Amino acid sequence: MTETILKNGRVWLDGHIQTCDLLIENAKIKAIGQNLTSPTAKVIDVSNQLVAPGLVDLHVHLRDPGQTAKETIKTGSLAAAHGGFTTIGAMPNVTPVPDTAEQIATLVARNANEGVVHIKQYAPITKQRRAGALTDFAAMKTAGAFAVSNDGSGVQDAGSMFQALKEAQANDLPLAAHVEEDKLLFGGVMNAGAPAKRLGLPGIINAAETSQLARDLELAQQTGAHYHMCHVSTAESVRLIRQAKAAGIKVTCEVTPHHLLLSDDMIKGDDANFKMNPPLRSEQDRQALVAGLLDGTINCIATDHAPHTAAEKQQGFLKSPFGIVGSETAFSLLYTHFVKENIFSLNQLLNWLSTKPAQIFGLKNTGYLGLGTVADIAVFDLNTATTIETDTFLSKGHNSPFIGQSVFGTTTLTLVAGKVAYQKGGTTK
Ligand SMILES: NC(=O)N[C@@H](CC(=O)O)C(=O)O
Ligand SMILES: [Zn+2]
Repeated sequence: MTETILKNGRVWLDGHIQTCDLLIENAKIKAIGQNLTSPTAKVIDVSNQLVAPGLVDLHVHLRDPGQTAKETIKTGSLAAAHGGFTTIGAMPNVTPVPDTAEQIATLVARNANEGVVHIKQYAPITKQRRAGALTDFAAMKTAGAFAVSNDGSGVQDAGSMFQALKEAQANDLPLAAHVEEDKLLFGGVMNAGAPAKRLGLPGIINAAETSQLARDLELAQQTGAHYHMCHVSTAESVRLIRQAKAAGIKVTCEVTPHHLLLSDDMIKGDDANFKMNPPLRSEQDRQALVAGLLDGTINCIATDHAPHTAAEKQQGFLKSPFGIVGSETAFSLLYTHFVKENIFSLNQLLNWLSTKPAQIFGLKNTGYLGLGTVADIAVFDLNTATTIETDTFLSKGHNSPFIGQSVFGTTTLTLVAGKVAYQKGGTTK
């Protein structure tokens, strides 16, 4: 039996912060209270630190198999633990595309063996993630997939999306949609607007996202499926989802930290660490995303952690791949820029990063702290400023526009089922 006592933390319980101890026995929270003792427990002093449920990230790219120079199941999950995440959803845009039940079963087993956090696996919607035949959703679910997604590309034809939503509904699987109309891209590499003109770069219009979203919402209504929109980026998408929710359509969505924090006017030069899909939009869009979270239209925050190698990202906006890393900086950036600035409450932020994502995807026993729950726990230091530096990253990807920023809220300890998955200054397994 292993026992741990987290002593004197500021523990987020039922939406309130209270100073108390947690006693963890084996994988579970055994007691919550003052002055807990046990002769055999390892005691970790977390005085003045925030003790939160392990965060839940519905959108990460682990690149494994196929692109392990960018990331592996091991390094991606270590990065998640470093960010305080204890459950992550792994996207299936890996090579080969795991579009058979056997491949999903293999990945699910590898995730469990090689990951240091809980990894939920997405199955692709279509074979090879291309237009055409659907994967076998029932078999994917039996093999352990928790949802389906073609993330990285939109489903280009309405017929496939309609069939996919019918299958998702029949198999009780959420469908997570990367919403992007290829025919409206026109070779764009950043948001269409004045900054793109200034930089002489081709732009991506908001309608590349919203036209497909409007189609999908109608199909979601027809089928009754749970449609989850990945990385909402535009004001119009927020409006469409708000209207769809009001009409009773079963739609949920996520927003990334970078779309909440940055806009295209912050792109000052040809730096591909600002290149991601969807692109950073206008300041007006950014504000609509913040408002959408605050009024409940947007359900949760997900990082879209998308590691690439330095060599790939050194090629400038035109040639570099889309995507930035996010696991290791999400909480501290959002805490620093939104909670400390009194735009979000700490309670709201923790909800959007833990309870809400677990709830909308029906993930059991995660996303909150309570007696008897699995000891998935993240501890954050809210009082000390630190600088975001790549030499602290456990991800192989260093492609972040936030390097050098000073933040509060770095992770000091992450427990997954009671075991240390990350400890600041300590060794990681
Ligand atoms: N977000 C990105 O810019 N890139 C992601 C794909 C995706 O999430 O759409 C990737 O896999 O690199
Ligand atoms: Zn995507």
